[in-house]
Amino acid sequence: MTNSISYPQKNLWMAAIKPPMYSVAVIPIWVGSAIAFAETNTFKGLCFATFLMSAIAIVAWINLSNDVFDAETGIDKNKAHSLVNLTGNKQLIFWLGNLFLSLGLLGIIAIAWWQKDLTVIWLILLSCALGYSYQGPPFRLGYQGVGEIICFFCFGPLAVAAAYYSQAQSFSAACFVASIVVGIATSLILFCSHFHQVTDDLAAGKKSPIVRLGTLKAANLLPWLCGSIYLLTSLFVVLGSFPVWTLLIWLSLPFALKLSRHALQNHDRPEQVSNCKFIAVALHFWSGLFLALGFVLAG
Ligand SMILES: C/C(=C\COP(=O)(O)OP(=O)(O)O)CCC[C@H](C)CCC[C@H](C)CCCC(C)C
Ligand SMILES: O=C(O)C1=CC(=O)c2ccccc2C1=O
Repeated sequence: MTNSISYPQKNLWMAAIKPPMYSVAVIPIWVGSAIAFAETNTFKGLCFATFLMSAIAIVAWINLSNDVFDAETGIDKNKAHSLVNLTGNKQLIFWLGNLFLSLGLLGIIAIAWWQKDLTVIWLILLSCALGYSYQGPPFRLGYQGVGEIICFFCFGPLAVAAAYYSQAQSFSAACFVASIVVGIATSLILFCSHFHQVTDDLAAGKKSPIVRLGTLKAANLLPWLCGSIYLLTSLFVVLGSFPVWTLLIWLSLPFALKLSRHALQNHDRPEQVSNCKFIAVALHFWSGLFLALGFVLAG
């Protein structure tokens, strides 16, 4: 079965569900838990598995509700792979999203219950509230171009600290620095996801960073943003805050180079540049995986 512009229906559903994007839920939990393991020599498997499932459910909520709120502003009217456009049922997607949010929060409540401590709940509630403010009425802060900053705090310092806390029931300076690296890598995905949407975003009044900067300046900024991941990690190795093994993060450099080149060559060609968000997902995944592995190997 195909839609009117002949994309197979199965491909549209996969693009709407976007399985690779769920690595944004996995990496902060993996990094926070790995640093806790390295620093405390303990690993709580049940907390880790519960947090992982909860994070995936919360990211499902943010994506389902994004399609609902974007349907309300009309910004997704040309987006065949919006779940609202695919199902034609906004209410269904809204309530399905709320179901995922409830399941996600239930897992977080269970962790707080086992710890007899509400800290993890507050951190994740703050993350969810900021996530809502990115896209939901009356805030819709993403339309003002501050989505990448919100994304940085939610998936970086807040999520990584919460994951660390769920294991160690304390905070850590090294974990805070690592969360900055994770936050930058996650915001890069959001930044890249806006390259091909300039026309629709402009029409709907959404001033994404790419709309504000223009595609060329934005593409020129990418190597610096990617480079900051490696420079920060190397700097903290030199300062002695990170173990030497975290230099493994350099193994993800080919994805940073591919991303920077691809965006520079195609920044003003929406069809070609649209996949740069998935190169950014690969960069985020491999950089986060190797960063955390560095802590585990040194632990
Ligand atoms: C849905 C998101 C981006 C889509 O943006 P946009 O509308 O521009 O694009 P499309 O409609 O074309 O797809 C992601 C937004 C992320 C948000 C800024 C922050 C969310 C925070 C999470 C709720 C926190 C999760 C924490 C978890 C890992 C423990
Ligand atoms: O659909 C998207 O473009 C994104 C979905 C998503 O969950 C996410 C999370 C964190 C950073 C970026 C993104 C997206 O770009």
